[in-house]
Amino acid sequence: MLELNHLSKTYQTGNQAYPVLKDISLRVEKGEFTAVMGPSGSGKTTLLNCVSCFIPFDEGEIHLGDTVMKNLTEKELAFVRNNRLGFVFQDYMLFDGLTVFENICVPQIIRGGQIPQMETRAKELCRLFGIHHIAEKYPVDISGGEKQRTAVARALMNDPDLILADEPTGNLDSKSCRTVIDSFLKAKEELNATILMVTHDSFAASFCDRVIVLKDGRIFQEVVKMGSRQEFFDELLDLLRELGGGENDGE
Ligand SMILES: Nc1ncnc2c1ncn2[C@@H]1O[C@H](COP(=O)(O)OP(=O)(O)OP(=O)(O)O)[C@@H](O)[C@H]1O
Repeated sequence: MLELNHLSKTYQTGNQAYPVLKDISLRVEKGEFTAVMGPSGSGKTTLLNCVSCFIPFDEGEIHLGDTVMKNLTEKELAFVRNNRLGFVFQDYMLFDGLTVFENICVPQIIRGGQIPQMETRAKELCRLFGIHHIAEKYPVDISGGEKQRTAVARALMNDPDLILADEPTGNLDSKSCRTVIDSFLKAKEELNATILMVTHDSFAASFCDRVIVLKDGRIFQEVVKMGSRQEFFDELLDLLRELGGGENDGE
């Protein structure tokens, strides 16, 4: 589904070069829920931004299915971003002037979808994520967890190949965090969604199938969930303490 081969990225500030991603190779399979963790500044967001082509990378290759994510025209890139990728951000990025239902429809409106099919899909997603009762509300009138579940529904509207989530639980309390993680799990289980999530939150990451830990721009370790969620959580906490990144170790 997603394959990165020897990806490198260096930021240039004046005469200074800051290598941020160094020879990153990884695969994410269809239907996998994968987290990227690591200390602040280890390159997590840069990695996500390279995958979505929000920023250029210097060396290596990114494949999304059979599409090589380099040298795409603006039109091709816009198509990939709206139809083959779904985005979930820490600060939701909902349109304040649109209702929950209308926000969810936006990707299909951009795509030029048929209204009846659009409404059917949006209603299904509202039901799946338990937000049907707030469908006519505006973002200002709903909670953070509800906003983020709306964002997850919107990200799935065009049935993308991959969802990229950057700190999706970063602004949420533990109860709302759990409802958002449950939404990702439902997306995976019921829609076979593939999710790549950057997070500082070991609790959120412990629901994933696999965690890729970055350190100083390199893959430090990949941890696959083998036992229970609690065991995986403990394993992640130990690993992140060893790394020393001030990670969230509260449940
Ligand atoms: N546009 C930029 N120009 C120069 N340096 C940058 C730029 N964007 C990020 N950096 C630097 O690159 C490094 C990696 O940043 P990035 O945001 O990818 O890390 P991160 O692991 O997501 O961090 P955090 O957990 O704090 O969000 C940091 O040292 C950051 O200061």
